[in-house]
Amino acid sequence: MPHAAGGRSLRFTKMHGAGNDFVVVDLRHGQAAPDAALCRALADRHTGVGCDQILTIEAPRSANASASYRIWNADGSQAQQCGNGARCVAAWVVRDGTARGPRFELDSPAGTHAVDVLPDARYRIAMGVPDFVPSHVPLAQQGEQPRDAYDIEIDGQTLHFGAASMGNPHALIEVDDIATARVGVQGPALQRSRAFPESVNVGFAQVESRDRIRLRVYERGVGETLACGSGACAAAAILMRRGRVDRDIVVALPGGELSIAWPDDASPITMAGPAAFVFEGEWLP
Ligand SMILES: N[C@@H](CCC[C@H](N)C(=O)O)C(=O)O
Repeated sequence: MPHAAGGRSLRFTKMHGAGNDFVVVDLRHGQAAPDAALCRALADRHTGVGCDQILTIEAPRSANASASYRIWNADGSQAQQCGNGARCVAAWVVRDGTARGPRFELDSPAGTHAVDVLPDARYRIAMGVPDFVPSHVPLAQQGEQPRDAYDIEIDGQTLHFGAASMGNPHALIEVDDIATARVGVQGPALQRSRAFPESVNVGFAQVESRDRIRLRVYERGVGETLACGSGACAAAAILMRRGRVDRDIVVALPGGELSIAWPDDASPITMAGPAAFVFEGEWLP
């Protein structure tokens, strides 16, 4: 099918994972990837389909993968990682019949992920090993030695945050009460800060117990979303390294719950959660 930006229609699947919603486009038959303007148009919640991210399904890049995918945020910027998107791509290729069995692999911009198909339309994704090296996040001017927490001055106030890369950049602020966290103020302020030269996804976490946290995420390229899978992994990893929570926890986000397990620092962290089909559509430019 020709590229929609060239004036032709584009078939898509609307999906969501714990409320983080996606327009999924199959590019395996020669179509070009959507450009930034088309991503913004598709993502618009008034004049488009409406979504947080656009996901493209593409031919596998590595020998054992069933497919690869790329990710665009609602503002048209490209992202390297999307945990909820990975589960939706997994569900999409299972339904399509291209998944190689109940355990298969997907190639993402951040690397290859092992997928396990679980009961009840749930999927477990091996999300890679969290990386705390400041220059890898990237987090500017902090040396090469990872720390549990960093300080930053924002509007005369000192904020304490943790930082990790899940292939994409994450910061985490611990709060006493998630309901009153200043997500819409401190999120964009950290994103604008020179400390994060590639901007950042900003998580706000309330530790409820050793095996459960509440999390809200102000995402790069979108704003606050109902769930962020890579953000859930980053938050869990930062809190696990601080010894604040156990190595297997539930992350409760506004749109649903994800199970995050990280057996030890050298292993990949895994994320399990739902993936749902909403409708099939055709974009008419
Ligand atoms: N919602 C996603 C993350 C999407 C990309 C992110 N906004 C970025 O720019 O890095 C998830 O579930 O991980």
